[in-house]
Amino acid sequence: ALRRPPPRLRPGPPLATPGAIPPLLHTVDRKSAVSAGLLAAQCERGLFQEVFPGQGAEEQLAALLEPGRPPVTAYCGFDPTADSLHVGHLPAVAALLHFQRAGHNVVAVVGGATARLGDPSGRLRAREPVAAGRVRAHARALRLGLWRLFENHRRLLWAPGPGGPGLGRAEVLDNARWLGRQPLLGFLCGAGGRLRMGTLLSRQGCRERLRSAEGMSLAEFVYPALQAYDFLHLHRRRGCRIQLGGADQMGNIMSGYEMTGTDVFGITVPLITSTTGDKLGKTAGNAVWLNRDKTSPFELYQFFVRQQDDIVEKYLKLFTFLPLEEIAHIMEMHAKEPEKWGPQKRLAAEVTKLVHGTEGLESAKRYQKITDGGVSVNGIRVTNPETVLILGQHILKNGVSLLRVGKKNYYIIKWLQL
Ligand SMILES: Nc1ncnc2c1ncn2[C@@H]1O[C@H](COP(=O)(O)OP(=O)(O)OP(=O)(O)O)[C@@H](O)[C@H]1O
Ligand SMILES: N[C@@H](Cc1ccc(O)cc1)C(=O)O
Repeated sequence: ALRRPPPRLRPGPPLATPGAIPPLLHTVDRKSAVSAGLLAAQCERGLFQEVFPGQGAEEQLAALLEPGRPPVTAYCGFDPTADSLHVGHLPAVAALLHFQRAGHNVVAVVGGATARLGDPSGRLRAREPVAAGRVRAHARALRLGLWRLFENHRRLLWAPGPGGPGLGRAEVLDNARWLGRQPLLGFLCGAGGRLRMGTLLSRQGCRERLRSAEGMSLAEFVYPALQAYDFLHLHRRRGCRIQLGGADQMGNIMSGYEMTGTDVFGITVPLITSTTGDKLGKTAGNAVWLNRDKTSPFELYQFFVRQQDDIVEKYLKLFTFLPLEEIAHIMEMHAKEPEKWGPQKRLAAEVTKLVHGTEGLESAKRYQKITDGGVSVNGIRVTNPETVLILGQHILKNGVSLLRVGKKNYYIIKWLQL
């Protein structure tokens, strides 16, 4: 039978405007996106920016990911340089989840070993060294955070389509498990020998850092070699053939290709930037965290509800799993009723559900209701969620309050201790 030719992917142009996501790499009509598989479908969502290696590999990769082919394994790494994931990590996580939804297996690697060195990619200065114990604690928090995302997605956002693939397997691993046990000499004489100095030195990030007054430590210089080793390890142990990462990770992914061999691929996702054009994350100090102790579900919901009209459609495609037809419909409704903020509310609800589950979404919406003035206690309207309830005003002397939420919901609260 004749096969439709796989789509050609082109590297996306650099971000032109602050807060923008690059346009689609490859515009395909919806029907061909379905038949051409995961790669084209995710390009249409604006989720995949570049593939590596270039020429020819695009076709191989598209063929590998065609519906009906055996599952492949894809991985992405996250360094525990803080005790929480942040919104900037979501495109990479969403990319993993789309692989899983297409029936492929995915591995999220927490860089318990690599975080000790610090990735120099895209950085003008070295990271502050972090003590081993702290990195371990951060790694634990990141593993939990990643699990929560996989679980919320599986429980709340996934439904198998008729005749479609089942959800692929998801694993969260810490690279301290294998890099921590790797003897130095063994590494240098073995996998390390597969990387060429010229290639490592020619990478833009490396050249910039070597020219800077501060220079670059050996630890930072060998960072790409350790990340490359992760790819090799997962290739050998899990048959992993694809590494995903933000656009700033392409250099490290190329080193992984060099170390691992020719039948592996890299795919990058676009970088999310703030309105001032900085990469959203720890380095720029503008992270919106996914751990509720650092950014509450309400604040996360508000971050997405505040997004401007020119960004919201791109974010719906990047951060949610809504079908593209549904997103188009939401945007059409928005053009008719912009005062309802429909796309913004839907985006905020979908992301809050993925990150904090149904309970987190409900708490974010309740809190909101309060700031809207939709709540009163003993007839006193409460608009500040931090309001302290005062005996004699909000609480009657007999220890009872009458709570009204919205127009019709009344509750009698009996306080057990006053
Ligand atoms: N703002 C962002 N947009 C898209 N991808 C991102 C963003 N921030 C991080 N990533 C990606 O998430 C993965 C893990 O990143 P990591 O936790 O190591 O943060 P990072 O890249 O060191 O950034 P920072 O320390 O500045 O927050 C990488 O693939 C990285 O490219
Ligand atoms: N270097 C990546 C994190 C990472 C760590 C280990 C890996 O195998 C892959 C990716 C970053 O800093 O964003």
